[in-house]
Amino acid sequence: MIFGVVVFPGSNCDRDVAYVTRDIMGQPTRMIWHQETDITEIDVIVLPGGFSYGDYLRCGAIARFSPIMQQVIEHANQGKLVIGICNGFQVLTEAHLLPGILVKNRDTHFICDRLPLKVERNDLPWTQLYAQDEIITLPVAHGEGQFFASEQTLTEIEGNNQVLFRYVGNNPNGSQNRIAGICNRQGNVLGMMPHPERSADNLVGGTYGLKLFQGLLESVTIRT
Ligand SMILES: NC(=O)CC[C@H](N)C(=O)O
Repeated sequence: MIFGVVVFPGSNCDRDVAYVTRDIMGQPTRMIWHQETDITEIDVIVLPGGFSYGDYLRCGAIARFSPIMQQVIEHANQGKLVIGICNGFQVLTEAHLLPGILVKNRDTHFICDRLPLKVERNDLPWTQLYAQDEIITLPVAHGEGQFFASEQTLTEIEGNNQVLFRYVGNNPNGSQNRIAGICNRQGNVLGMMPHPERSADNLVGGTYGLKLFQGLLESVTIRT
């Protein structure tokens, strides 16, 4: 399985992802500069965390116009796998590959923590190695991670079971319905604020996140 990690100016979790997919899992991994336009060999596209374009305007709002995003949209429309982590999630909502938006945290300050999450469904490649309703702990680090959607969109998201991860206990950023990660209707595009790539090595505090990447090895594409 070939992973492609998109690098925008200001990305800072790109090498963390490659450490997991290439060094820990032994899978071919290509770093993709955001101006590239040929990514046909890639199976899983990862939009990593960070501060693309310095978070100017809104997080992810400028990265959304990078040349690579046209390929990311085509890849997603073909039913292939795309994951956006933290800033990557913000880019995916700005690109309208996922519904809703991420706005400033309820308490306005940057949050850096390890938080419990509930796995809401495990019938997708992303979560198939977790148990249904499993409580896992992942690192979070963001300033604009409050998920917001219109009432109608929120009803659709919940009705289609698009929530994959929900904060349990304390709601760290004020996200509606405690949403921490959602997928598109087809399930092939995932966006999440917590960082699974920072939870893949016991040396840095746990391996809950590794299971998400390992689950992908068992299914390259899902049908739409
Ligand atoms: N870790 C990240 O990807 C941070 C995302 C974004 N820059 C924010 O602060 O919300």
